[in-house]
Amino acid sequence: MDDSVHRLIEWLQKSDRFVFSDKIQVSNIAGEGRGITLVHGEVRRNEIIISIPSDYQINFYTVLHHISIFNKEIGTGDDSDHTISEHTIDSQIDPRCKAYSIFTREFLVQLNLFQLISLYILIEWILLPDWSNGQIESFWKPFFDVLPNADDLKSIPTLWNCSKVIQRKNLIELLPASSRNHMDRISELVSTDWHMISSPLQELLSISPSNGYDINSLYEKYLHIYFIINSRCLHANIDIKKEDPLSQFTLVPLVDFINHSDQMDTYCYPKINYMEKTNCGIGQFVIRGGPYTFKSKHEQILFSYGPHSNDFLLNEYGFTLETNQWDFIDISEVMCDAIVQDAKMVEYLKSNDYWGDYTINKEGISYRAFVAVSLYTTKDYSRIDKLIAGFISEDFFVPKIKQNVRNILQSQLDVFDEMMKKIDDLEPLDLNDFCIYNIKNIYRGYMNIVNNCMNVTC
Ligand SMILES: C[S@@+](CC[C@H](N)C(=O)[O-])C[C@H]1O[C@@H](n2cnc3c(N)ncnc32)[C@H](O)[C@@H]1O
Repeated sequence: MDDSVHRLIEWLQKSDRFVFSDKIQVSNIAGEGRGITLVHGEVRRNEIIISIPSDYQINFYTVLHHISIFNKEIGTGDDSDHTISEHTIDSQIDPRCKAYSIFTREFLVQLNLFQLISLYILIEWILLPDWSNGQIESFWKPFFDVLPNADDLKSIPTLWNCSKVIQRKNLIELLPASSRNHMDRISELVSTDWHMISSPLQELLSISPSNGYDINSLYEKYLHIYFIINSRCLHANIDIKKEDPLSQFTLVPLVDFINHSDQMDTYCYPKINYMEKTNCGIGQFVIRGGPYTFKSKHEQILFSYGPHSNDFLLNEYGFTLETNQWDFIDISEVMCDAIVQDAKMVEYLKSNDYWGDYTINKEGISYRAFVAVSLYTTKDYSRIDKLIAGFISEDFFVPKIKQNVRNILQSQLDVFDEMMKKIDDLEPLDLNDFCIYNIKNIYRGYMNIVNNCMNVTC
């Protein structure tokens, strides 16, 4: 384990509630960054391997708590009477006294988690060392020191899209439509969140000028921090923001070194002991072994980030898997384009809630797509009524729609072939480039699905 990881563990060890099993360690994993591996023994079901106290997680409560140390008006995230005596602040020299005084509780509480945390991390990680000439360290420095650098996040399409310095916009047109749509959705969130925090940041820069940063360079740091949060946050109930699904997360040091597997309910699992709060926060964050027993030395300790396709993983986390059981192809556009000529059919599908969201995965075409292709092929509205109502089975339609399904599959295959050729023809792209590898991986996954379905429908 490198020095920064040792410092992180020493920092966490200041709490007697911190647990890091001696059976595991943080290791470098080729192509995956850092990960957790088994050193000796076995990790069995329900065994606790990591447990991180409330106060060492970054979330709505801990951020409000830490800001309230410098600005008493803010108060903490909940009603409990938190002590802040563990911190001694010299208001004469700590630039955060001035910086945090510009915030009101009302302003901070109406931010979502991404806005609040990215603003807070920008101040604590980026501006504080600059303002104080490296003399004052954030409580979170050991955590900041192990966060990914720009190179670790280079394969995230929204960064290609939103950054003014990353020169990879040419890759966007190589992305499949689903990935591009996903990228557009995140880009929108990134821009809304920046809009919310850029004015206070500008105000901060005007009252406490920075030697190293202006608003444009802070924007690039913000993008970096946004995707650190996005790729490392873990689900948690944040009651103070319970109306806001985008705020139900916590950042948890060490746990965020665990890499992803597409196997669900197999490896480790997280659980928050909401009753075990310490000074502030949501409760102890615990990782336990799942049904699978880890027993091979150097074996990687994994868990599942969720049933995510490669399109999703690329956009949210900046990586893809060689094979991913959750991959699917969105064929909505090609199908809707074909059906849209027939107004009666569109109306029928819309009124029955079967318009759009048509997909294919390794099992074949989705039920929604099956209904739409069956109607498109047979125009037999009364039988489709019965199919939707569950009065007849799919068997009647299967032989009838076979050719149309094959046509859709073939047209998709042609598109993917063409995109793969386009990628290979693009010069001077380095074809070993991690971003290119990931994009090709998505198309490879798509092609496997199509070929699989072709065999099934033959
Ligand atoms: C929660 S962090 C896990 C720790 C991370 N590897 C690190 O070095 O800090 C999530 C990031 O790890 C990487 N990652 C996780 N699972 C992976 C996998 N199965 N293959 C490749 N990269 C993976 C991706 O870069 C992702 O954004």
